[in-house]
Amino acid sequence: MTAEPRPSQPPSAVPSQLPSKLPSQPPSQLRSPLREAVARIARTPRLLVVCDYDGTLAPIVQDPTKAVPRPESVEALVALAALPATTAGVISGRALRDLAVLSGLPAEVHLIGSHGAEFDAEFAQALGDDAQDLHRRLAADLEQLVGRSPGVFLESKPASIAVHVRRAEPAVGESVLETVRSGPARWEGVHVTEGKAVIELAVIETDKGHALDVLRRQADATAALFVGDDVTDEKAFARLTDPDVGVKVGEGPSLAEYFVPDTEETAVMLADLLAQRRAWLNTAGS
Ligand SMILES: O=P(O)(O)OC[C@H]1O[C@H](O[C@H]2O[C@H](CO)[C@@H](O)[C@H](O)[C@H]2O)[C@H](O)[C@@H](O)[C@@H]1O
Repeated sequence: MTAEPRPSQPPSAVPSQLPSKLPSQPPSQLRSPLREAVARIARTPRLLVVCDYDGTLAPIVQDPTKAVPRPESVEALVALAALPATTAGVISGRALRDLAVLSGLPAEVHLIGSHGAEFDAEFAQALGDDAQDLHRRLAADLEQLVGRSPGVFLESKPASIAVHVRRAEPAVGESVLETVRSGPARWEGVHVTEGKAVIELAVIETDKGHALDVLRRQADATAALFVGDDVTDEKAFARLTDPDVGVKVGEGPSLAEYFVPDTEETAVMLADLLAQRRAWLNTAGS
């Protein structure tokens, strides 16, 4: 189901003279050992940097349509994408169009929506009749089931429908989640993802790890840094191997080796990576 897009900006060749040491840097605000991991990956010949959106670039908020990214993170990602031998991307659970509008990120940063399945605008049409029919039935059933529960709302995406309960009373939210789990979540062909105050029913299987691998191949990356906060990000963390770096935002069990507490610290880490990468490339080119 996943299309393999053409890279909008193939990484340039890395300078042949690689410096063995970084030039002097402004003191990093990051804590060790993440600081060392960032310093190490900044010196990989062809770097891939990929972030999740909600909870990673944008703080979690009550209204999904108001989730805007931290400007410092946007600035760092855009600047990283402009460096030679460096590719940047965002892999999100959101519909690709929403991700593009909300993030405001330029085309130099690769955007992939629908939990790693949606690479381009043709995605919805390519789903096939059965999947589109299932999507319509899910939409109708979920509207009936939860449409009138106070504080509960649906978010329709090309291949799925998310049932949000963040704005509902806890008892109402839990009852709605249970109704969905024991109802349409069990239909044949339906793939279920539970996230932060949300349950999502999809008509295809999605995998952020697959999307990460596509980007990795396109960039011919020698190392990837992936940052994410939620359960679907674990599929991307699962694909990382040495010398990659996985960073989980927030607490909770994770396959990621490193942790940052929140989106603020994510921005600090991206800025740090940018500074180190820039300095290393400058030295390598001089
Ligand atoms: O993969 P992500 O980029 O992290 O997207 C995951 C889901 O994020 C959004 O929902 C979550 O964030 C909302 C805004 O902060 C919050 O109100 C909601 O409770 C969270 O579940 C988005 O609406 C979903 O479509 C994404 O799948």
